Amino acid sequence: MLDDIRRAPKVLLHDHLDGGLRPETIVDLARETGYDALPATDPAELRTWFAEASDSGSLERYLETFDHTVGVMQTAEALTRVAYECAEDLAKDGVVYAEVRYAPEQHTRNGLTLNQVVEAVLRGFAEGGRDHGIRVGTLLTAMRHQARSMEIAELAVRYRDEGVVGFDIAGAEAGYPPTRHLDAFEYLQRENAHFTIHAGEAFGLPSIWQAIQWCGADRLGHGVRIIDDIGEREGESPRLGRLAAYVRDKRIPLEMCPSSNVQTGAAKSIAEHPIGLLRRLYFRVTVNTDNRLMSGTTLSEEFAKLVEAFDYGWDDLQWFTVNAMKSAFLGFDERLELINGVIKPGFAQLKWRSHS
Ligand SMILES: O=c1[nH]cnc2c1ncn2[C@H]1C[C@H](O)[C@@H](CO)O1
Ligand SMILES: [Zn+2]
Repeated sequence: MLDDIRRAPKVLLHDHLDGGLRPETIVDLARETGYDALPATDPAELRTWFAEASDSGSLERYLETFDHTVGVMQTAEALTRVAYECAEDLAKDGVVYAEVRYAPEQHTRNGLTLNQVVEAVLRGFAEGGRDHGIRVGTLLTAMRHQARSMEIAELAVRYRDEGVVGFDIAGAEAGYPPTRHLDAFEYLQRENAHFTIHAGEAFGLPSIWQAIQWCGADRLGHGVRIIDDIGEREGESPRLGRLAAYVRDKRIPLEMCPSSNVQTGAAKSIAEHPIGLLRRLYFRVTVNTDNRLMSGTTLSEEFAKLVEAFDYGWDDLQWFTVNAMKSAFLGFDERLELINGVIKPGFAQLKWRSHS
C-alpha cells in the first residue's frame, strides 16, 4: 500500500523547511559552515538522535532540536541547498503541490539580511521544483515569542509575487497567544494576504478562538484541540460547541500532523488522534508532515499510518487531498486545475489499478 500511496498525487500544506533536512546534509553543512555543536556527526546516528529527542511529549523540548537545523542554515548557499533538496524529497514522495514554511528571522545570525534569506530559499524551491516537477509555495513564519511579526508580515507581502504565498506564527504556544501579533494579522488582512496560525496544539480552545475570531486566520496549524469543543456521549451523535460549529460551518481548514502530535503529546497515539472523529464529522481536515526529520516521516507514511489506524481507503485519501488543494494559498483557477487535471485523474488510476 505504501508504494501505491507514494504514487498518488498529494498536497502538503504544513511542512517546516528547518524540520525536513536530510541528516547527510546537516553533517555536510555543519562541516562547511563551522557549526560544531551537532549531537552526532554520523548521518544515521543523527537521524536517530532527532527522532528520539523529539519524542518527549513536550512541544518545548521538541522545539529545542531545531537549534541544530537552524544552526547549519545560516548562509545563502546552505538555505538554497536545503530548499532544493526539500523540493526534490517531496517530489519523490509524490507531492505535487506543497507549502513549506520557515522563520526568516532565525537565519540572520551570520549577517544575512531578511531579504537575502528569502531570496536564497526561493531560489532553491524554484530550481528544485523545476528539476523535479513539483510546485512549492513558501509561507514565512514569525516566531511567536519574539516581536518581529510585523516585519515578517511585510516581508511576506514584499515577496508575494515571487513565490511567498502566505504567513504563519510558530514556536511555543502556551504563554504566547496569537493576539500578541494582532497588528501583523490586521496588516495582512488589509493587504488581502493569506495566513495560517499554529493554534490548538499545545494550548486549547482560547488559542483557536483568538486565531480565528481576533486574528482572522484562514487556516489552523494543527487545531487538534478543537476536539475539546465537541461532546461525545455513548449512543448519541457528537454535539458541537459554538466554536467547533463555526470552524466546521466556515470550512476552516485544519492542518493536522498526526506523528508530530503524538511526539509533542497533543495526541496519545495515531489511533486515538482526533482526526478520526473530525473526518467523520466532515471538518475540512488535511494531512501533513510538520517536520519530516523530527518525526522520521513522509506524507505517504502519514497516510499509511492513518490507513492502518482508521481503515481508510482511496476515497478517504483523495478527500484529504482535495481538501488540502481547496485550502491552498493559491489562486482559485490554479487550485481547480490541479484538482481536475492532476489529483482526480491520479487517484482514478490508482483506484482502477487496485480493482483490476
Ligand atoms: O509543530 C510545531 N509547533 C510550533 N512550532 C513549530 C512546530 N514545528 C516547528 N516549529 C517551529 C520551529 C521552527 O524553527 C519554526 C520555523 O519553521 O517553527
Ligand atoms: Zn508546525
